[in-house]
Amino acid sequence: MKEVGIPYIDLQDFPAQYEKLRTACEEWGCFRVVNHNVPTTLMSEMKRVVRSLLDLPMEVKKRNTDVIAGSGYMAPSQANPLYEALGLYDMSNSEAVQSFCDQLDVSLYQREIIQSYAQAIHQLAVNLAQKLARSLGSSNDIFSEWPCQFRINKYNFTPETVGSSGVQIHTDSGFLSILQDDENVGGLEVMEKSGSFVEAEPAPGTLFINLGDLATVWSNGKFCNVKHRVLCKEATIRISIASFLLGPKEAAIEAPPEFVDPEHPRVYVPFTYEDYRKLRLATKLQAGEALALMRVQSLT
Ligand SMILES: O=C(O)CCC(=O)C(=O)O
Ligand SMILES: [Fe+2]
Repeated sequence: MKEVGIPYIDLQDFPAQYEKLRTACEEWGCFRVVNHNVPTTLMSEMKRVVRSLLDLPMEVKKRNTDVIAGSGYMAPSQANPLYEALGLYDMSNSEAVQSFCDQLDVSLYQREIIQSYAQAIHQLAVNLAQKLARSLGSSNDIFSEWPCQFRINKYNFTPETVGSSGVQIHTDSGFLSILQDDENVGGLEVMEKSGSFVEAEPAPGTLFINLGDLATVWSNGKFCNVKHRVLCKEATIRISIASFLLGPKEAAIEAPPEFVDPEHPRVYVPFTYEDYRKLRLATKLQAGEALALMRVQSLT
């Protein structure tokens, strides 16, 4: 029977699922993973920790300052009045995780949970990136040094806000994102190839994976950088935990040679993630449109 809706990938079922993984990345740009090795208890404890961090007094949350633009505390704003976030760049670096914990005066127990979660999720991100490469027949193994941004999101949904936007339509700018979405409160929607939105319904115990703009560049245009948004569906607080494997720290991102041949000429010019992030900010093109400016022919 053909599966309908967002695909599920069983991480214990490889190499059998490589083809399903590749199709999910090409057709959807997102999927849910099961058997991902992040313990359910760690996920639920992390959720509790995150909720309490987001409940800290404003003056404490403000100590969580930016390392790169937008990586630290984001207070509710006129543009996004329902949305608030804390974050850190980069969760693959244990000192950066420690300094995030110091900023927010977390307890010893909370620190342990955050550290374990950061390690488990970063490992999963690298494992997933390697599987994406294998699914395209590449043994590319460049992902473990890539920085991984971490962000915890709180949506203050109320009866008055039902039907309004929590986060506007966007693509993620990096390579791949791992989202522990709220296991009870829905609202995340992804755009299908047809252009219509499909709800990514909560599925407790799973993690939601979506590909960003850099996955499209690296795969030479094969993988879909899925557009998504969050809508307020219910009058209750929604919490999500997002981890973004961004891209090479200093080197340019480009499709490896095995993806480029006369039938598949290079689609994008090589560029650094930092330059691309700045371009997205400067142009306010948040839904992947900035990639069009990086196409090979747009420069010739
Ligand atoms: O909160 C969510 O479910 C999605 C958040 C998101 O898309 C993001 O942080 O980039
Ligand atoms: Fe996103």
